[in-house]
Amino acid sequence: MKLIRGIHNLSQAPFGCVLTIGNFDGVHRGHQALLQGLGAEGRARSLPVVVMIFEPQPLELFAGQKAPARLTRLREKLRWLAACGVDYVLCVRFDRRFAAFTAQTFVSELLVDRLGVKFLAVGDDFRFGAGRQGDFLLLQKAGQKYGFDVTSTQTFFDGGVRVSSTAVRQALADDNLQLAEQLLGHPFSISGRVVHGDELGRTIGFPTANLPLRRQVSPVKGVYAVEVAGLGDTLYPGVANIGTRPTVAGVRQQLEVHLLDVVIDLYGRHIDVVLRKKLRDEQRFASLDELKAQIARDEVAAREFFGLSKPA
Ligand SMILES: Cc1cc2nc3c(=O)[nH]c(=O)nc-3n(C[C@H](O)[C@H](O)[C@H](O)COP(=O)(O)O)c2cc1C
Ligand SMILES: Nc1ncnc2c1ncn2[C@@H]1O[C@H](COP(=O)(O)OP(=O)(O)OP(=O)(O)O)[C@@H](O)[C@H]1O
Repeated sequence: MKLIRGIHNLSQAPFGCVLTIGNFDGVHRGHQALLQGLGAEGRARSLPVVVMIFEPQPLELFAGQKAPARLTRLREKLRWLAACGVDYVLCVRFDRRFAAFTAQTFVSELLVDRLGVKFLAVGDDFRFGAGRQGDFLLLQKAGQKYGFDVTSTQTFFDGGVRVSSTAVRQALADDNLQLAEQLLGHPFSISGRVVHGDELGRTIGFPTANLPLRRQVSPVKGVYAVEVAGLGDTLYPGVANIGTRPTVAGVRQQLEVHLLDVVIDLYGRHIDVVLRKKLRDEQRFASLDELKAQIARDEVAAREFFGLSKPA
């Protein structure tokens, strides 16, 4: 899969494609079903499959801090899109200038003149262009005018509910990891590069690897039994806290993971922390000793969950 960053790099894109457009946050089963159909269409037409995504996601520009929490960062989104057989991702920088494109300009200049779109699949609720003026009907009319086909994707349901990024966020907010995984079609994980922490963890006997969540608002909070992937073929069980660490007067949200039984220097490594079970909410403890005692109990709970006994 090839990534094209920004419309100024569109000369690297193929001319003539089957296309879809959206946020694809989480790359859930609805997205996967849509991409499967698009892949079949691409093969039938001998055309590459192109997905147009936006960075930041439009609501992150318009709503700022109030935007919904991200399920996947760009890096993970790209990994899942590649796994769905996408040939090219066009990642458009979503700024005020781009947002001001009228629906007509978006279609004629970008989709037709630059991408040579032959087939476009979008949901029937898809809106685009300045003031969200563009809709499915406008696309159909443009298709007739410029000679491309437009199709409304069949909605993918799970248990009578439309699978959506919003539904996954809700499942996570309800601590229903099982439902989130079912909607996503893969377990929910948080990824990032391990940075240096305050190194207080070692002094309390639980060394932790820290993943800053930066501007990202996490869709989950609390203490979890986790598995760490991205370190070769092995999954390492651990216990993690996602929060602000009120006991040590932390401010910024971060993920901290303590691996069970192994000591590996993770600084600088890119890891995926797969959330397996919520153990409790984050708390403010009166002392570090109390925090330490609680983390020891969290470790016991995680061991029980993974069926691991404490090594001698
Ligand atoms: C399993 C686990 C649970 C934790 N729970 C809490 C908590 O409930 N409240 C809190 O303030 N900090 C919690 N922490 C964070 C600790 O405060 C943190 O690990 C410690 O301050 C070390 O930070 P450092 O790695 O930046 O040095 C938890 C950490 C782990 C690994
Ligand atoms: N369950 C689904 N079935 C079929 N197509 C879907 C489904 N969910 C999303 N799509 C389509 O995938 C494309 C990208 O969707 P997008 O990520 O923007 O929205 P979403 O998953 O519905 O998220 P949100 O909850 O934020 O609305 C759109 O064309 C959308 O219509």
